[in-house]
Amino acid sequence: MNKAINTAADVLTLSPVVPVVALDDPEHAVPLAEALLRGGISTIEVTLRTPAGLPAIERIAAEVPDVVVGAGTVTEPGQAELVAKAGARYVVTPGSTPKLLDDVESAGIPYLAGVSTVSEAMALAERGVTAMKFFPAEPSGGVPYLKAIAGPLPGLRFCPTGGISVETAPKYLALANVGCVGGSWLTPKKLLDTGSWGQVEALARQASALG
Ligand SMILES: O=C[C@H](O)COP(=O)(O)O
Ligand SMILES: CC(=O)C(=O)O
Repeated sequence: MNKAINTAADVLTLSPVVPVVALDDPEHAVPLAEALLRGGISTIEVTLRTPAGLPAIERIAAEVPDVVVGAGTVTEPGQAELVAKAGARYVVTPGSTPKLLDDVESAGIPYLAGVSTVSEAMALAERGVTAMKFFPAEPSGGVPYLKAIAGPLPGLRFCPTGGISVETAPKYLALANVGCVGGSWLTPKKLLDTGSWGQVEALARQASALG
């Protein structure tokens, strides 16, 4: 535990693949985090899309300290402070409105803000943030888009997420301006619902080998 995660750029170094999960049951949080860790993945983005998200973050932070837990789908003022208190080490937002970013910054933990245009990326850079989420990656132009913006935005790095699979992840990870990718393919609902932690571990092992 206790990797220093001080900036968005640090978040991009945690794992080649960041598992993104919407949990239905907070009881799944600890066995899931442990399975990912056994498979070589030491971070997880638990989204606030379900009521189980916040208690799941709390449990992982308390019981699986070797996994750096982030909170995803932070979209409203107040949520960043709440997840930071629950033990989240970073925040992920699907988009980046100035009001939301001001609020997230006041929580004092790093964040990966979602961008899908050059202007949004430049607005984050103006705040001094040089690492960000590219969301939704595939519908927004995917690998060709990221390649095209590397020239004009050489200082920026991305965590593309949305529509990425184990087959397409290597194409993203090969880009100089990509630090990691996010995806839900490591944590299929069926495996979570059936407690198939060995299979989650195998998916994590396959994903961690991409790095
Ligand atoms: O909303 C998208 C999630 O962040 C992950 O996307 P995915 O299910 O396409 O991997
Ligand atoms: C897009 C994403 O990962 C989020 O909901 O924060």
